[in-house]
Amino acid sequence: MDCLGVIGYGQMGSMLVNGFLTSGVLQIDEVVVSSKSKRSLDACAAAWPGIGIAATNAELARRCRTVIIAVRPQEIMTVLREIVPVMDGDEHIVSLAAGVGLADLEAAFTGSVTRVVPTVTSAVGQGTTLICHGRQIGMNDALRVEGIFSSIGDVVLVEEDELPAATLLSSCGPGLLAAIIEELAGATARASGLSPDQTLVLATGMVTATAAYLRETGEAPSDLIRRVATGGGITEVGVQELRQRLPGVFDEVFAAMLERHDAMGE
Ligand SMILES: NC(=O)c1ccc[n+]([C@@H]2O[C@H](COP(=O)([O-])OP(=O)(O)OC[C@H]3O[C@@H](n4cnc5c(N)ncnc54)[C@H](O)[C@@H]3O)[C@@H](O)[C@H]2O)c1
Ligand code: PRO
Repeated sequence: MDCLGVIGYGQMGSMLVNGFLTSGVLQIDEVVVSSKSKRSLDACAAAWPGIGIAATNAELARRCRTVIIAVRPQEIMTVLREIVPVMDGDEHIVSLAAGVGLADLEAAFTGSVTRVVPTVTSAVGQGTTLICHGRQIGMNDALRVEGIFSSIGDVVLVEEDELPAATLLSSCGPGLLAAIIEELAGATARASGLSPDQTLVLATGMVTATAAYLRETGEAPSDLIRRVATGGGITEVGVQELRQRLPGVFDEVFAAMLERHDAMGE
């Protein structure tokens, strides 16, 4: 059987296993997991009775044709040194490691390699997984991985030089937006008698509704702003302030994050 292995059962590894099995794109006997953390493996076995648990990464690599490596970027070369010697070379390695380039992955494994950048929001079937295939990829491997990730959200194929900034938006973005939601909720609580819990509900509902509105109507953000900001009214004051300050803030935020992104692969 063409099993799929997941090495590392942290935030991403567990989210992917849950998503693939819940969506039904993979059956329980098609998935094998290994992890350094015994506690997370026990949690996996308890959550998914019948799932394959490998005692070592090398054992997982022997059992699987598609291997997703979901460890931190600093750990991926160690994992590759463990698994590549036991592989035939016709397997497909899928790396989640942000900032670790195809050149380094293909230097370690000469077969099919793909970089995939998932997003935590796929836990609720929303958001975009970015996919960038390596030079040796065959059509079947490419389609299989794209199909598997399509089961947990949207998939967009990107070139490797597009990956860093696209990662910041689609994969780091939920963290950035959550920080903005916290600030909106906090400012509302400070300016009103509402509790932080109440304002968080209001802020989250407003952000969800705004994203749904833009998606469903196809309007540009500037069109929506025109609808909300009644001439001489309240919104235009806030939008003006934000338009003055935010471009600089976001350019600085992106510059700092891109610097860290590029350093991850070193
Ligand atoms: N968290 C995200 O939103 C996100 C999004 C896109 C990509 N990624 C990438 O996914 C990868 C995993 O991120 P995460 O947030 O799940 O990290 P995490 O720390 O939550 O999980 C890492 C897991 O790897 C295990 N591990 C560590 N060394 C190992 C080894 N040698 N062999 C087997 N297992 C080992 C750990 O025990 C842990 O379970 C990273 O490379 C990250 O860049 C994360
Ligand atoms: N989460 C990972 C990080 O913050 C990679 C993209 C999103 O490093």
